[in-house]
Amino acid sequence: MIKVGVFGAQGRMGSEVVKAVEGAADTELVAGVDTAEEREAVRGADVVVDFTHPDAVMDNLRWLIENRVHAVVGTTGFDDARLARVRELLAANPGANVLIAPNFGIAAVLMMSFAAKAAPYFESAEIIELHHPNKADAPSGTASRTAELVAAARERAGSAPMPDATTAEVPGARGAEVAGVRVHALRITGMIAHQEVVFGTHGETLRIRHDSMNRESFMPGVLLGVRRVADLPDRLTLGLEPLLGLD
Ligand SMILES: NC(=O)C1=CN([C@@H]2O[C@H](COP(=O)(O)OP(=O)(O)OC[C@H]3O[C@@H](n4cnc5c(N)ncnc54)[C@H](O)[C@@H]3O)[C@@H](O)[C@H]2O)C=CC1
Ligand SMILES: O=C(O)C1=N[C@H](C(=O)O)C[C@H](O)C1
Repeated sequence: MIKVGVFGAQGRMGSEVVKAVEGAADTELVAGVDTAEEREAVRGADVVVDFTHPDAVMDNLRWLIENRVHAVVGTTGFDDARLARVRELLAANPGANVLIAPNFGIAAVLMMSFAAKAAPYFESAEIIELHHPNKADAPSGTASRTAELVAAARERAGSAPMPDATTAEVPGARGAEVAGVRVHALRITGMIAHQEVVFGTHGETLRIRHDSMNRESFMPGVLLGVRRVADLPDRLTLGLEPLLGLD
């Protein structure tokens, strides 16, 4: 049995993780912790899953690493500076591995992988992400990661800069730029998590779209992370790709 704790247990994702952990044959819930509850409640857990808030996750991670508890992190908001800090904490404290994935949906991971594969073949690439209006961060972690993957694939291929004649712009009309790729964030009641990567070249376009229809859709990926995190070859693993044989 893998003993699992959940940070953010009352939230949209955390409550789903609690159900998934309780429902799986090889995992056992030690405790679910939300704000104002003591992290100590998860002591004894082999792995803690964190779906909290970008403002809370770094402190949670520090606690987990210092207490040698493996961490599976879905919370977004990781930039280079935060990742460097996680590496520093890992170097100073033996014992725990960390898996951080901006998206635990298997189809979402495939969508990012297909987008990276397509990127060198098109002049233009932009990303539209659509989420529920309660989301705290924009653009989404998934969109940022997709932009980075697309940019890296274009750079490896020696792609020319994307054509764009815009000289007059209402601020924001062309979206945000992440690693040189335009990202447009929509917040729409009734939606969960969706993304379209739009590619174009002369006379042809390609749109790669992913839709999460509910939060249960993330659970196979989360459980895969819970089962594998202790044995991953690197102390810090970014994205679910290596666990799916995709990198
Ligand atoms: N990687 C992935 O596949 C996915 C990632 N996410 C990300 O997960 C995060 C949470 O999303 P939701 O569940 O929709 O948010 P939510 O707001 O529904 O849930 C967050 C929960 O964390 C709690 N919380 C905040 N600080 C805490 C702390 N220090 N300790 C314990 N609990 C704390 C809140 O009270 C709340 O109950 C966001 O960053 C979101 O982008 C969401 C869906 C999928
Ligand atoms: O907040 C959400 O809901 C989601 N967050 C993650 C992100 O920012 O990419 C994953 C998914 O898009 C749902």
